[in-house]
Amino acid sequence: AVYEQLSDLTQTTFDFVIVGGGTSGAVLANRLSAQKDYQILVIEAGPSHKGVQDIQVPFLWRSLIASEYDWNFTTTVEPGLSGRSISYPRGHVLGGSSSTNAMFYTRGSKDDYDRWARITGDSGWSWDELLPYFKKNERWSPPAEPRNTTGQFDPSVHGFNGSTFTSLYSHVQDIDARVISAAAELGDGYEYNIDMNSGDSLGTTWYQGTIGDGERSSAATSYLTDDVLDRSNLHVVLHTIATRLVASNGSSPDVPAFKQVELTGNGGQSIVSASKEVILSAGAIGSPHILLNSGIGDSKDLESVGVNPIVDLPSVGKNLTDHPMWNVSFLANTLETTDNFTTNATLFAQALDQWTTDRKGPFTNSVTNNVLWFRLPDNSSAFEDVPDPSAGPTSPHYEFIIFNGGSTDEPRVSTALVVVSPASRGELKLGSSNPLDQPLITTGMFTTPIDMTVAIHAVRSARQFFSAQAWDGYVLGERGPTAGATTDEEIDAVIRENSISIWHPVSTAAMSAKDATYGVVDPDLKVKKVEGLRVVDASIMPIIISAHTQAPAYIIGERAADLILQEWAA
Ligand SMILES: Cc1cc2nc3c(=O)[nH]c(=O)nc-3n(C[C@H](O)[C@H](O)[C@H](O)COP(=O)(O)OP(=O)(O)OC[C@H]3O[C@@H](n4cnc5c(N)ncnc54)[C@H](O)[C@@H]3O)c2cc1C
Repeated sequence: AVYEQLSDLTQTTFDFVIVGGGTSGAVLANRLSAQKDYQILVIEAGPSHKGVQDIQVPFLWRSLIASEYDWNFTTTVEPGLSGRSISYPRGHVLGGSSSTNAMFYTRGSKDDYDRWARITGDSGWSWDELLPYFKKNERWSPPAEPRNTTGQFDPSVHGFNGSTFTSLYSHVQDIDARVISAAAELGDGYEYNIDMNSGDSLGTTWYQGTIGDGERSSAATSYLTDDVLDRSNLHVVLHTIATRLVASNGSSPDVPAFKQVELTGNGGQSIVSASKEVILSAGAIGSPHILLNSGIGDSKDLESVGVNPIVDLPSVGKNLTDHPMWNVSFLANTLETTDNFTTNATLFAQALDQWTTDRKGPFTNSVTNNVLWFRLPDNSSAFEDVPDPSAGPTSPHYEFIIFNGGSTDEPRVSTALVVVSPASRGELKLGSSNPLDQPLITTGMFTTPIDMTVAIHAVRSARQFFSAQAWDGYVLGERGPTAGATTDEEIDAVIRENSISIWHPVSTAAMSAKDATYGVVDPDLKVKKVEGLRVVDASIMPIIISAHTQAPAYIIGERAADLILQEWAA
C-alpha cells in the first residue's frame, strides 16, 4: 500500500526498512517484498510520480530541475570552478533521480567494474558477474517511431524480459547523418561502435535511453507497478523524511546496531524499527547525510557541529566524485533546433499534442541521438607524471553529447563535453546538527590538474569534430563562451567559469574490501563497524564509472537484493 503521510502508517515494526524509494530503493522494495513473509517499509521524502506530465514526457525532463520533484541542493563555493556554487539537483519523488534524469542508459565499461572487483576483493562486482544483472534489469524495446534499427545496437548484450524499458533514440534529427559521416571521415578515435553497452563504450554510438513506447521508464514505473504496490506486505510512505538512525545494543558491546529510524512527516515525528535490517537507499547525498546525522562518520567533524559521534567511520561523505560538463557550440545553418520549443509556444504545443495523441514526435527524445566516447591517445604526455585515472583501455576519458541547439538567440549545434574518468574528489559534511538542514556539498570538480588536461584536450577535439567536411555549409563558426579561447590558459578559464555537474555524484559511502581500513561498506554493502545496516545506492561505488550512473544504481539494487535474500534465507 502507499500512504500519503506518516500519520497514515499504523505499523511500526517491519522486517526491512528501506530509506528512499529511488532507483536502487525501488528495486529492493520489489525484490524483497516478493517474499510474502517479509514486511517491507519504504520511506520516501517526495511525492508520487504518477500523473506528472513532465516526468512522463522524455523531452520535458529539464523542467524537473528546481521543481517540487527536486531536492534543490546547492554546492559550497567550488575551488575548481572559479569559486562558484552550483545547483545540485536530485530526484525528490518516488523513483528518485530515475524519475527526473535525462534517461541516458549507459552501463560503463568492463574495466570500470573489473576495477571495482579488484578494489573490493569480490569478483561478484566484476563485469562478467554483473552482466546478468544488467540484463535482468532491462527490457529492450523498439523506438516509438518505427525504423530499421539493424546495425544501431547489438541485441546479444541486452536484456529483453526485465523491468526497466530501454530503447534507442526515437525521433530522427537532421544532424544525425552528419554526426555519423563526420566520425567516419575523421576515423581514428571516432570509430563507429555499434553498442556502447557491450563493455567497451569507446567511439561513436547511438543514444540508448530508459524510455519505452515514447515514455520515461523509471524505477517507479518499472519496479513499483500497481500490482507490486498492492502487495499486502509492502508499505510505502510518501512525504516523510528519515532524519536519523537510532543506535541500540548489538551482539557485542563494541558493535552497535542501527535498526531504528527516526522519521519526520506532516508535522510529527515517529520511530520505526526493522527486525532484520535497515537499508539506506537515499542516494549519494541522502545516505551519507543520514549516516552523519546518526553519529556515524568522522568523529572530529561530527563533534565540531555538535553531533554525538557513535561510530568513527571517517570515509562517510568523503570521496564524492562527479562528472563536470560544459558546452562547445557553433552557429548552425538550420531552422530545426530543439531551442525552437522554448522560443515558439505553438511548436511546443504541437509537439506535446503529438506526444499526447500517439507517443511520437520530437518529445519522445531526451536531448541527443549521438554520444561519443574518447580516450586520450596512448602516447599522450598527460600521463607521464600522473597516473591515468581511467579504469583501463575500455574506459573513456571524456564524452561528447551532440545536440541540435545551444542558444535561444540563434540556431546552434553543440556538444556537451563531460570528463568521465575524473581524478578530482569532493566531500559532503554536516553544516549543523539539524538533520533537516542541507548538508555542505563540495563536488571538488577540477581540483586536480589531470582533469583539466583532459578537458582542454576535449575542447580541441570538439573543434576538430565540427570542422569535418560533413559539417560544411551547416557549421558556421564557434559561438558561446569557448569561442575565441585558444591558449590552454584561456580554455582552462572558460571551462572553470562555465562547467556544471552532469548530476552523477557517487562514492560517498564507498565500498571497500572487508579488511580495508578505509571505506564505509563492505563488499556485501554492510556498513562497517555496526550491525543491521546496509547502504544500497550510487553512494557505494568504490570509484565512479566512466558513464552516466543510473544503470549501475539499478544493478546495485538487483545484486543487493540477492545478497540480502540469500543471507536471510540461510
Ligand atoms: C537531473 C539529473 C539528470 C541525470 N541524468 C542521468 C542520465 O541521463 N542517465 C543516467 O544514467 N544518470 C543520470 N543521472 C544520475 C542518476 O539518475 C543517478 O545516479 C541514480 O538515479 C541514483 O540512484 P540512487 O538510487 O543512488 O538515488 P536516487 O534515485 O536519487 O534515490 C534516492 C531517493 O531517496 C530519497 N531520499 C533521500 N533522502 C531521504 C531521506 N532523508 N528520507 C527519505 N527519503 C529520502 C529521495 O527523495 C530519492 O527518491 C541524472 C541525475 C539527475 C539529478
